[in-house]
Amino acid sequence: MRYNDIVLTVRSLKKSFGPVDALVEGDLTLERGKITALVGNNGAGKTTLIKCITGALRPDYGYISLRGEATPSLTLAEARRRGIATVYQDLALVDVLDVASNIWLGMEPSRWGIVDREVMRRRSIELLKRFAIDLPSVATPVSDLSGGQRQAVALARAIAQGGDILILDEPTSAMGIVERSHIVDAVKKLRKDGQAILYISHDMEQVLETADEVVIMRNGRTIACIPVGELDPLSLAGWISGAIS
Ligand SMILES: Nc1ncnc2c1ncn2[C@@H]1O[C@H](COP(=O)(O)OP(=O)(O)OP(=O)(O)O)[C@@H](O)[C@H]1O
Repeated sequence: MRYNDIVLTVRSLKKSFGPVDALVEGDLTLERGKITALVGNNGAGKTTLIKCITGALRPDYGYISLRGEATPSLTLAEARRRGIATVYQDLALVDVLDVASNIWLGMEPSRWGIVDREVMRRRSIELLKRFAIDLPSVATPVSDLSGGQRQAVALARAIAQGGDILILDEPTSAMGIVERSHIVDAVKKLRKDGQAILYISHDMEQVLETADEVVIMRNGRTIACIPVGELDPLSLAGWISGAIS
């Protein structure tokens, strides 16, 4: 690992919700050009950890640094400004708007103060084409899309933000096999472009096929970070269940 490749360092993060210790000990390092999968049973603390990293939640304790600089009070806006793009499980799309408007939400290209819909349409088509993301038309309202297509729009929006850290909470959970393989290819392309990618997944086959390393969470703790070459389906299941520790 080269020091300059490290874009995010997280140490000893803790977060409780009243009596529930959702995150007891969160440690993580993300590097440029690397895909890190975050895995663990339901309730292991994965979403809480990424919400602390993206400024959606304020940790009770711990240290986060971005490109070597400590960031003690990260907010959503600050995280985004500093290059963290996130796709949450709820996707946060605006149903009544079309695909292009959702991709560029809050970043709409404008001319003389008016949204330039033609530029927005063209840039959307270019972006979807570059990442081989398959959608019916950028003029389709997202309310008319399938669950998997909506996930694809949310990913396109995260890419459009142009950061160098991409965080995805179960990005393909609603997708069929073909859509899923397109998204996997898009994520691999982003890795090639030098992005640091962290994604939560319950799809172990996909994790083993896509990730460079796997961070295992159990009971609110990140208990191991293992290069994918050292894992197989059985050992990965063992790490998650606690049969291996
Ligand atoms: N806002 C909240 N209020 C109270 N408890 C919460 C809250 N958010 C999460 N928790 C609890 O914290 C624990 C960790 O939840 P979290 O969503 O981080 O787990 P997860 O690993 O992402 O699970 P899943 O795979 O099911 O999405 C769970 O016990 C959950 O019920």
